[in-house]
Amino acid sequence: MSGLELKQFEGPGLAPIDLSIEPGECVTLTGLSGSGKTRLLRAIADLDPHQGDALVAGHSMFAMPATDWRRQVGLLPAESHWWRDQVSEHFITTPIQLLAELGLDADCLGWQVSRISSGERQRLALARLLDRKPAVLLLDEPTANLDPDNTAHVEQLILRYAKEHGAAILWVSHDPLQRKRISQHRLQIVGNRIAAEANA
Ligand SMILES: Nc1ncnc2c1ncn2[C@@H]1O[C@H](COP(=O)(O)OP(=O)(O)OP(=O)(O)O)[C@@H](O)[C@H]1O
Repeated sequence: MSGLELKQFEGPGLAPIDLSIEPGECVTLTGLSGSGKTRLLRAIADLDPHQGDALVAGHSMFAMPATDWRRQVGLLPAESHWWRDQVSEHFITTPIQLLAELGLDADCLGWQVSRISSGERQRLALARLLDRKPAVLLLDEPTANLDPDNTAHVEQLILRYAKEHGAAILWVSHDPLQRKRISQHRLQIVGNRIAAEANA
């Protein structure tokens, strides 16, 4: 079991925050376009500048090599990057069950990356991330390109993963109904501050 803690953590252009996300817990984050949500996720993943401390399972990011931190802290960007030609080349295992739960046939592992649709790409990027079993999920609008059925599948899969693996989730979503469905603990960026979401 892990959990994510931020201690006086500052993403680019944002005031410092203290935040604790328990193992298995999902916290949502919203805010106007350009308010700094993506950059905060990238800062926690150690990909953008930051100050203050972040800890997984009580271990500070400063006490481990950056590669170990990035292995434990899984970032799902809004637009995924694919660096090889074939889908299967991006997976460690052959995640048939995971793909089925995302409504994807195992055949898709043999597809060329260049042919996958934006919704397939989004689900495959999630499968690729979960395949690596991160202890923390930083999710940047993971259902933005999906229809309602696939959105429901993805929400259930992510929340079940969090429960089964004790993973902590920070989930960026612009959809107020989704935020209420998936989390009791909702945050928003207002100006440069992160606070409890109004009317949450
Ligand atoms: N590498 C960078 N250097 C400087 N500024 C940047 C950089 N990347 C993004 N920005 C700016 O930082 C601000 C926050 O960007 P960010 O992508 O975090 O917004 P966001 O809240 O995720 O927006 P959206 O909801 O539109 O995805 C924006 O004004 C953006 O132009």
